Amino acid sequence: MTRIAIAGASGRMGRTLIEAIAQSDDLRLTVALDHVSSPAIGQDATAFLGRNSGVIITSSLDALAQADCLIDFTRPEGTLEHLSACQTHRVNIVIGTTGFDDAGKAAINEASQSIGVVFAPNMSIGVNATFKLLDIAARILNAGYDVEVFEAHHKHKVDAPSGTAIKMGEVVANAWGKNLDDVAIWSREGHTGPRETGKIGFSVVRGGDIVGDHTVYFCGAGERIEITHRSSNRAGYAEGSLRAARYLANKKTGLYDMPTVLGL
Ligand SMILES: NC(=O)C1=CN([C@@H]2O[C@H](COP(=O)(O)OP(=O)(O)OC[C@H]3O[C@@H](n4cnc5c(N)ncnc54)[C@H](OP(=O)(O)O)[C@@H]3O)[C@@H](O)[C@H]2O)C=CC1
Ligand SMILES: O=C(O)C1=N[C@H](C(=O)O)C[C@H](O)C1
Repeated sequence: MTRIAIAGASGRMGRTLIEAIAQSDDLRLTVALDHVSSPAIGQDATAFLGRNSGVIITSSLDALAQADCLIDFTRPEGTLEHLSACQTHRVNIVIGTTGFDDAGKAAINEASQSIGVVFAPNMSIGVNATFKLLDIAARILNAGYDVEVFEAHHKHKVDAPSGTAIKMGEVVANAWGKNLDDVAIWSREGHTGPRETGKIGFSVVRGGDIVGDHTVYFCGAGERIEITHRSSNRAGYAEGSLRAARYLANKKTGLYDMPTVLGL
């Protein structure tokens, strides 16, 4: 039985993960974390499911001594604190949080020399399959097509573009032998002039309870190819995260992405 800790236990993903763990045969929730000022501190982690587990939500990172793997969907600053505690307690980590800057990404890379890390902007199997489809499409449509990445999410999301949209841009840019930072148009406003060839544009919608939509457009002369993924709930993110935790069970160190976990 692999002992799992959840960070952000009262969040949208935290709760989805706790529910998924409760339905699994091989994973056991042993630690539920939230930040010190969270109103959830002191509550039972499965109270929202109408039953108690005996695991009380805490802000004490020393509780990680009771876990084999932490699954973290919080905010970059929280994840980096948790990462450090995971190194102290030799606990592997699955990071789903998005919005890291370069220093945050470097800290995750560094930590993977002492613990096992899965770090991915999207844990869903469907989205990771979509990355593969995009790679194929971008290699075929490598001239004469303008690429635009569109994403839509719920009104509570704090980072933009989504980590998944950025990854989609990276997949296309890399297939074209480019770095995304050199070709990205992150936003447009005012007199932008005509669109430059070879750029990858991004656009973002925030509203209501949209779980997560992503479309990559390959716009050519007289035709347009659209590759779309839509999430209608968060269960796919949780399922992929649990697969990542299982993947890390026999790993001591290393940085892994979801295509590696899924064997794609
Ligand atoms: N990789 C993937 O497949 C997916 C990634 N995500 C990413 O996961 C992250 C969380 O998303 P979601 O669950 O919707 O967000 P929520 O806001 O619903 O949940 C975040 C949780 O983390 C807590 N938290 C906030 N700040 C800190 C901190 N500094 N330290 C510790 N805990 C903190 C929140 O507490 P409080 O509410 O009290 O602030 C809350 O419990 C986002 O970055 C999102 O982009 C989301 C879905 C899928
Ligand atoms: O915040 C979310 O909800 C999501 N965030 C991830 C991202 O930024 O790509 C993954 C998914 O789209 C849901």
